[in-house]
Amino acid sequence: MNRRVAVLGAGSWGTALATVLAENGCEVTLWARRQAVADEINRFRTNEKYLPGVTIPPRIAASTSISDAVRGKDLVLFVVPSHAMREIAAIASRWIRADALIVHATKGFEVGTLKRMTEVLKEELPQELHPNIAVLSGPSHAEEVIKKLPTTVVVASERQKTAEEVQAIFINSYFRVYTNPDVIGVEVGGALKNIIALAAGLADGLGFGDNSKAALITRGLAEIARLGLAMGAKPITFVGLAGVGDLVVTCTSRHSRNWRAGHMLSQGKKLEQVLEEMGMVVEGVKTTRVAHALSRHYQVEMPLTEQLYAVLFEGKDPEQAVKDLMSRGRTGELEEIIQDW
Ligand SMILES: NC(=O)C1=CN([C@@H]2O[C@H](COP(=O)(O)OP(=O)(O)OC[C@H]3O[C@@H](n4cnc5c(N)ncnc54)[C@H](OP(=O)(O)O)[C@@H]3O)[C@@H](O)[C@H]2O)C=CC1
Ligand SMILES: O=C(CO)COP(=O)(O)O
Repeated sequence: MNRRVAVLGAGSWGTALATVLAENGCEVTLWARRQAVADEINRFRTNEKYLPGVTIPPRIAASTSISDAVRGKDLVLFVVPSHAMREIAAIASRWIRADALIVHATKGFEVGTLKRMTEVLKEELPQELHPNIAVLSGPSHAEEVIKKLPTTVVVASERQKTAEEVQAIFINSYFRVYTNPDVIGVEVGGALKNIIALAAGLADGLGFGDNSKAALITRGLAEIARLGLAMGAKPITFVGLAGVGDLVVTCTSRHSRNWRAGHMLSQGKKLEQVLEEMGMVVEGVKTTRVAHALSRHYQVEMPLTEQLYAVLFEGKDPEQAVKDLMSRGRTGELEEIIQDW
């Protein structure tokens, strides 16, 4: 399949997805913000900061020019951090072909507006491109995809044809892509699991056990679904790849930057120091702020998010946060669904 593709964002996920596309026969232009990263990819076929030890295929050419990257391409994939999405989409929008497929693989919301990434894309891209917009999400650490370890992801779009075209371009023997019509659910699941992964890293670092981890994952899913439903998601999406799938992998994998950041916090490090030492995107920090605001906006209870917010931004002791969670008023497990017995 000789498609021409632009990948905007040469971090770990952008580089891994560019590699999947190149191996599927696409000609890929990978946009990097810094010249040094583009030069390293073009000259040495490596991206040591973000994917150490990996050889980047020859079908990928790196560029620092967004216009060169996107002009005339069949598909434009946005893999920049959530805080950069609006700016990069606004620039790219001037050169994107009117019939191009638009995909994003970013897991976060916009701070301030509280918008999902497809909402941001719709605001920055011309109307005729809106039916072509899709989101790719699911349990998929770049470090494993690049090793061709079997991975499953989901593509959601408001238009079935868009989701199926994107599926056909990305799918291969180790990267299995499912489609889903629920854009809101897929974006909410992908973004909010990072909050729970941060909490899981903290809990593991503080020596809480496997029961606690299971509690975090399960009750985390309950509050993700609760907010998702209030925002218009379909409940079934949260038992899928972008819901429980991504939640499990991010809360249990040492590859997760969100889990690692939580673990570093448990060792007494300050948030600023943790983010500096990570040197990579930790979306869960900003997402905790956004989810905290969304829970108030939609009047949805999110106890784990509430406690993590207090730990991250108000200096609350994590041990006290756990005590407060465990001594909350009694409630039913499925309180929104089962009202009368
Ligand atoms: N890594 C993974 O396994 C997965 C990541 N994701 C999601 O993909 C998105 C990107 O993450 P990932 O690739 O992992 O991040 P990394 O930390 O690996 O890389 C970040 C990339 O974003 C660039 N960047 C940082 N700030 C800006 C900015 N203001 N404008 C433009 N570019 C910027 C960095 O450029 P520079 O080097 O110049 O700083 C770098 O290329 C996130 O939303 C993440 O949640 C989703 C699934 C899997
Ligand atoms: O989303 C991911 C895996 O599906 C990556 O998670 P981290 O950003 O925590 O590394």
